[in-house]
Amino acid sequence: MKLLTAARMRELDRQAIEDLGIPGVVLMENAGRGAAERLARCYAEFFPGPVLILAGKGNNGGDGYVIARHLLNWGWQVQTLVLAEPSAIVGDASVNLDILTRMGGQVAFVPDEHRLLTALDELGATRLVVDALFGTGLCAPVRGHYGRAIDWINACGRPVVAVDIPSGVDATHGSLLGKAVRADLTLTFAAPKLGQALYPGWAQVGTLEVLDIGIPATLLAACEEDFRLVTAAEVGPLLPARPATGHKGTFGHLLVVAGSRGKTGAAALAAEGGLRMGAGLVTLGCPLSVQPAMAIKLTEVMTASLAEVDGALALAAGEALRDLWRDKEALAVGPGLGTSEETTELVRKLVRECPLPMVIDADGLNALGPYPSFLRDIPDLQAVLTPHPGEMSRLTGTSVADIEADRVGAARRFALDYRVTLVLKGARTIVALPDGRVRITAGGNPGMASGGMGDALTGIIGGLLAQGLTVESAAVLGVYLHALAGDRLAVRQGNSGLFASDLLRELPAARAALAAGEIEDRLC
Ligand SMILES: NC(=O)C1=CN([C@@H]2O[C@H](COP(=O)(O)OP(=O)(O)OC[C@H]3O[C@@H](n4cnc5c(N)ncnc54)[C@H](O)[C@@H]3O)[C@@H](O)[C@H]2O)[C@H](O)CC1
Ligand SMILES: [K+]
Repeated sequence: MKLLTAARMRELDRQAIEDLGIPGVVLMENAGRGAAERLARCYAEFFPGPVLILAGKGNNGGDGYVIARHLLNWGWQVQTLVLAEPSAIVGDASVNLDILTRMGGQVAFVPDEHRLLTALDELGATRLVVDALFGTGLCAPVRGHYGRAIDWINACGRPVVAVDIPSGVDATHGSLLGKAVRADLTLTFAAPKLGQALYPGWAQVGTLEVLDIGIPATLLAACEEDFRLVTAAEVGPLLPARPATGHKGTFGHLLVVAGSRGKTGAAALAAEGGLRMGAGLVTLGCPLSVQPAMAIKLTEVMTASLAEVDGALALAAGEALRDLWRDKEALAVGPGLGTSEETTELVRKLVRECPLPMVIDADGLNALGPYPSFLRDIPDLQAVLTPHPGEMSRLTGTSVADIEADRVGAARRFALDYRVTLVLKGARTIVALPDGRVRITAGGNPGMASGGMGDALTGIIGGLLAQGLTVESAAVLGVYLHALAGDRLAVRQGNSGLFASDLLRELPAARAALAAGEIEDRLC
């Protein structure tokens, strides 16, 4: 599902109005009428209200006046508070404010804190609150009486419906500008906004519904699909086929290079993740001294012992790795490898020379070092990098705080710069593609913020690569299934104390549910 930035939404509005000649006031009428109909249906049990509409001075407020008019016309009791001077209301918003006033709508202007609080104190019982303060035009942290209005909305104890976007949420970055409304229902126009799919914005949205306001589908289809929310309908078809005649060889052989003394669990999870994701075979290449333990721990996974120095892979393991990758379809490298000098050099050599599609994670990423410009010089490199914010910070020399402040931007810049697919793990996981496109998965839960979950994801992506998926499909589908399995687990066990091995046990059922078309997407 396409996600629009504020700028992209404004451009769409402009094209509809200026290029196609659809008057802005018609778009506003469609928006307000659609929102009023949806709201009246969702909250029918509150009829006839009263409903309180808080309107800002822009076109988001304009939608609020249209909503008020239609509710009034259907017999609802509506009170509208305008948080600006009458003279500040212009354009399409002014047209609709004027109609509402002429219709006898109850409108009060509360352009400062005193008049706002007085009006709120004098309110009778309100059944439902509509937030029409700010939409995509919010451009600075909310302060003053607007901030007080948001405090009141969040404390009123009544259902809150946000028009287009909860006021205070940045429509593009999902950041909270000062204060932000926590909505029960957000009625957004034309398409979901990028900021509604990103944390913390998505936590303010409540249930998200998209309303058609008459912007031609051709315009929407033509606008760059830089950002998309991954849906079951989109990733289901990416699942690799499971022909009845299939045999182990049909489903690919994944080579996992992982583990070191004291760090065997990560290697085991990555290796098992490949098999749980449906790879036909998985071989784990690990240091000589940990291979016996891994062989005992792992039943279905084959193990190969490699040269080591002090319990971590040595440069001398390079030759054996060359032999190992010959009859494999994909490589997963990094979990639990350690960061010794020889291991680091070996990983860089492996990434340069191995022709297989690969997923690089954990210490494999640390081995690439900051600003891994050598990646650009590797012909036909097909690589997925899966850093968490700390590893991303080491790769880019950017602080974790700066990365977290603009996760999409950080991931997208890296993918474009180094021409790789980048999976920036966290809430929410961002998949950035080498051409700048971004895919966001709505799933996942705090129970997945635990040791081993990242190693499992590495195995899942590696398992999909081994089954012949492209790097882009393996990353997008792998992240989606990883989150889906984690969410299914959390439904049964709560979102704390979940084990990565439990998530892997849930994976085949999650995959089967996706394949059977049983997954309902949540937008936020
Ligand atoms: N044709 C259209 O554009 C349609 C728009 N729709 C609705 O309109 C809003 C976008 O409207 P816009 O006037 O651009 O901005 P907002 O109403 O979101 O409000 C911003 C308003 O307030 C000022 N402002 C910005 N930040 C602050 C701040 N921190 N404190 C105080 N004031 C601030 C800014 O100058 C603007 O004047 C869109 O979301 C839709 O809801 C229609 O729905 C469809 C047609
Ligand atoms: K709003």
